[in-house]
Amino acid sequence: MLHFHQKTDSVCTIILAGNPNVGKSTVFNGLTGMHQHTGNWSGKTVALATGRCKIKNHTYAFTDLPGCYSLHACSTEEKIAGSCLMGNTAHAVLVICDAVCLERNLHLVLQILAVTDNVILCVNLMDQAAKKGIHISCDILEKELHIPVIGITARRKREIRRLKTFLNTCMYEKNTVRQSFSEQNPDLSTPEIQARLASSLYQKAVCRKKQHLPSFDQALDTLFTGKYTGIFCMLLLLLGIFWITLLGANSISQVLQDVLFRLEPLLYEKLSGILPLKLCQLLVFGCYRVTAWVVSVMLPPMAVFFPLFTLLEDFGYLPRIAFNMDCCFSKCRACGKQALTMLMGFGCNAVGVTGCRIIDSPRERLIAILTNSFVPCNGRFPTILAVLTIFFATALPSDSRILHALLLAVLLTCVILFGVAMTFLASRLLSATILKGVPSSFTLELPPYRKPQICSVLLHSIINRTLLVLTRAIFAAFPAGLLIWLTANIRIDQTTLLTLLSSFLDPFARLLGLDGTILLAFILGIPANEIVIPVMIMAYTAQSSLVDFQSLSSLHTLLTEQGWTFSTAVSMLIFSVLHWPCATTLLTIKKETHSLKWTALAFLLPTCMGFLLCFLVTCFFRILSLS
Ligand SMILES: Nc1nc2c(ncn2[C@@H]2O[C@H](COP(=O)(O)OP(=O)(O)OP(=O)(O)O)[C@@H](O)[C@H]2O)c(=O)[nH]1
Ligand SMILES: [Mg+2]
Repeated sequence: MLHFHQKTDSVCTIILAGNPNVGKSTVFNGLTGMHQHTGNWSGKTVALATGRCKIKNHTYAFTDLPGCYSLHACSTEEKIAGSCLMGNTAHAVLVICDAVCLERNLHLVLQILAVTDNVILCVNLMDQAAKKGIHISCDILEKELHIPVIGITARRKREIRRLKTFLNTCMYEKNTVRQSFSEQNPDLSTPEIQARLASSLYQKAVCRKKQHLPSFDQALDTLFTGKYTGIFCMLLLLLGIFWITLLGANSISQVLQDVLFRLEPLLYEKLSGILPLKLCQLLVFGCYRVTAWVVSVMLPPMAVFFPLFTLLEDFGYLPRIAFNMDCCFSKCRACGKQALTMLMGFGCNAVGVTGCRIIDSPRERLIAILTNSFVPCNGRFPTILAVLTIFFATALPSDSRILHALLLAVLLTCVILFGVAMTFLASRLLSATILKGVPSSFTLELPPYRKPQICSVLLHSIINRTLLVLTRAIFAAFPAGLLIWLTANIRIDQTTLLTLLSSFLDPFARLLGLDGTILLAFILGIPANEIVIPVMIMAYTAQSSLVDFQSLSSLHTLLTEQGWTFSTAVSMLIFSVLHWPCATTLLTIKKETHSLKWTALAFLLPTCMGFLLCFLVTCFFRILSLS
């Protein structure tokens, strides 16, 4: 016999467990107000996350676990979940189930019941079940399992409030003394018994009103995962996203530039009255100008791109990309799930590296970790976008804004595809040399398509992704701006430190088609890739006479004034994709691999490939200009 009324501690601890992609993190975010990554594919949560909330004067601490199918599974993130549940010291385990495929989810519920009785069952996605004509009786489940059961739709705020009240009732108010289900079923830990019980429970508690007919989902899957149509749709979607991003970003960028750069002279006028001239110049022409640039040029593309990408993620499209690319990865002797880690890398390479835990084979996981930075992350993405926009925008006729944006989108898609091609090449190289082996088999669940939550996606991507990256960029730009300003003003033998440093790097950089300042900006960008362009601007403006730098076109003037040519822009793009990962990513690689050797390789691999390719491209352009 047991009941939930056993706590003496001041904080009530509850673990959230369940199969992958059943809405655990959505429930966790709803309960705690946190922003754990959610999206429609399995394996997003790879580490434990904790958060607190108060319900009627009681403090609760919730732990969000990675999804797992079984307590004895072998993948890294499932092991984390399994060991947390087996050595469970929490007051209760809230098991989240998917109402659409309850029978499969019940296996895990029964396994958890075999190790602990303090279980609360939350049947989520009731809205999806209702749409499919599935009715679930929580009363029958409660009666049969001897545990509290609630059915919810976690996306709705009022349902989360209902869950909170329900939890509080279970934990503090309802002093129900229950019979233990595991005592009644002593053989509960045997898989056969679990399967039998799950099936009989399902028969009793679930009623399917209508037969599931071949649906719109299947039609979409034929299109999105078809042999030829799959790749075509993938490219079209990528192109479409970039096109909308560029079109949308242009207008927002223009407005922001107008406002922010109009403020610059006003700010200078105000500050010059109170501050020494040099300090005033540092703050206005250094820090403010870079910040204004970061905000007006970097913010708009991110603010459009991330919501679009998140909409696709919420819709359930990402695992279909992994499915389509599986064949290419297996040809490179890598794992198809690497495509998902690359997509995570689009957001942040450090997240992508941690996400590699979804790959079971250690060899393939290492390949995915070492090549993750070949996909441009949040931080590098705007730099590439800026170089393309600045450089190619003036090179291309711009009569029609729509056509112009489309051309840029094609170019951007090519840059991303170049990163993907380099990933294949590096994966193949690694698996033919130091990481030899055959590709392992794996199962990847293709989730049902779900209608994305447009408002919450917009809010989530703007607050969590865009503003986070922007804040990081501004915070990194400020000390870098300071450093650059100092190096531009400290003189050794009449030459500024900046000129000395960039001229030291210059001969080598020229071999790569770059210049000393660009290479210096990339080196200073190790803490955060976002600051490469701002640092470069600061370094150039410190050397240049151009004072009224305001917009992308004046940046284009600045760059050409500094000797940039088409070849420089191409080398810059290659080097933006292929260079050392940022400090955060390197630290994460060290944490994940526990090895300095692999971390060093993760640094050297893209860098050497970048050097080599830039050198080859520069040679090509030089030969072309000679002939
Ligand atoms: N329609 C609907 N969608 C939901 C509901 N709950 C969650 N979702 C969606 O289901 C998807 C998966 O949710 P997550 O919270 O990321 O699932 P998870 O269990 O944490 O997934 P993993 O961490 O990968 O195991 C997301 O796209 C959610 O928006 C719901 O009640 N109704
Ligand atoms: Mg999760």
